[in-house]
Amino acid sequence: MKTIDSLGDLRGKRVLVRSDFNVPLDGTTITDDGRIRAALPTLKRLTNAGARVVVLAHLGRPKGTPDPQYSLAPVAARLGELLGQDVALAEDLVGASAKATVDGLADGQVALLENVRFDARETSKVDAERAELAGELAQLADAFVSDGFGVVHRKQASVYDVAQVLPAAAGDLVRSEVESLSKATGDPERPYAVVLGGSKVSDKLGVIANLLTKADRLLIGGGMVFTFLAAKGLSVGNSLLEDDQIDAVKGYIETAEKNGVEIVLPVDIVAADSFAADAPHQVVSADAIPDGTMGLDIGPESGKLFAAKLADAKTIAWNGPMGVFEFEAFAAGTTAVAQGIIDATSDGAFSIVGGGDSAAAVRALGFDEAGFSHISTGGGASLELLEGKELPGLTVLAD
Ligand SMILES: Nc1ncnc2c1ncn2[C@@H]1O[C@H](COP(=O)(O)OP(=O)(O)O)[C@@H](O)[C@H]1O
Ligand SMILES: O=C(OP(=O)(O)O)[C@H](O)COP(=O)(O)O
Repeated sequence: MKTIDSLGDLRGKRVLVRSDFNVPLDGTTITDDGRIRAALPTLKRLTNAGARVVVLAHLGRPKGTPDPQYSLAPVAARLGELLGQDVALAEDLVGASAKATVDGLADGQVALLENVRFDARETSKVDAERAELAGELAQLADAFVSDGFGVVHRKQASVYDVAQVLPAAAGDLVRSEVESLSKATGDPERPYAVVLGGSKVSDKLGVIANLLTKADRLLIGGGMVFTFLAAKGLSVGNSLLEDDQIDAVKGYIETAEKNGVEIVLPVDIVAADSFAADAPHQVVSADAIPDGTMGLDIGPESGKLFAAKLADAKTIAWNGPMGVFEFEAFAAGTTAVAQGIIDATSDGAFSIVGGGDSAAAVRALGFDEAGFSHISTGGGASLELLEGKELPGLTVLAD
């Protein structure tokens, strides 16, 4: 991959940096700033080199139009604190405010443009629309640094297209993530266990097909579970369910049997009356989720089962919390899996935790990050890399 050094002397140059600042928020309070901290080495390196740094980022999944609840204002404030300098936030992405903000930068200063996903062209499937936005972004800068590892699996204007119209390079975070994850991409030591959970179900079900040719065990938790249970003909109440993926999941279950890959599903579920921290809840058998309830965590027997299935693993990849860990009542499954992975790691396994929320969960639940071999800032991105896919945001940076 092209390096920042290849961009030459950056003093006085405007450098556009794509970061992943998709941090968890409670209202406007950032509950975990890990992704902002992870961006600092590249940003400091650029400011120390005298560049005028213009940062691009997304927050959440707004619908291609400005939406105040997804404003990057809290991120600009936190980034400013961490960098020890004010970070101006432009009110738009490529409009008058963005231009004025960039023009106002002195050497070594940093500004942030408003959420890239407020512009529908960012995530457009039409190449020409993304290219048009990339062209407008390119007018704001002299060079581009891709450092949002969590989005390198996205073929989006600020990740992929802009790298084709400006001199481009990989930032330090992207380089170090790729290096750390490469230890599990080639020939992982076996048994190789992959734990999948979280709520981006349709996104992440897609990786399973390839993992069925690589992993020995797939442990399924979080919001993923219910599409598997439904594929087995069980009822899941009001739990998160991707109806249109049920047939695909039936196919995965068949392929797993053929390939000798063990799919481990929870045997019990914490079923709640509603999605709330104080919702009444009960532990039920996974085949008896009552109508009108929703599964918000794997149950205690499942936590023990998952830990046992991790105990002898030599390579472990985990993405996606086992339950709604943000609510104390539904955090036990995630705690059990995190502890299981830490124990396996201390017995010699190589372990990777990936994803904004999974990494946040590890910290929020009080685990020592040093207990894992690598904590990645990217969930979907790390899974797709481990799956062996070519990621558009990386291929476009090829030397
Ligand atoms: N059973 C469930 N039902 C609904 N949401 C869930 C469930 N289990 C986990 N989640 C949610 O999944 C979210 C994280 O999912 P995801 O974005 O896929 O993970 P990551 O950011 O680590 O890649 C968390 O906010 C968590 O509350
Ligand atoms: O949070 C992210 O990914 P992750 O949940 O897979 O870790 C990234 O910011 C990518 O966001 P996206 O999945 O909305 O493209």
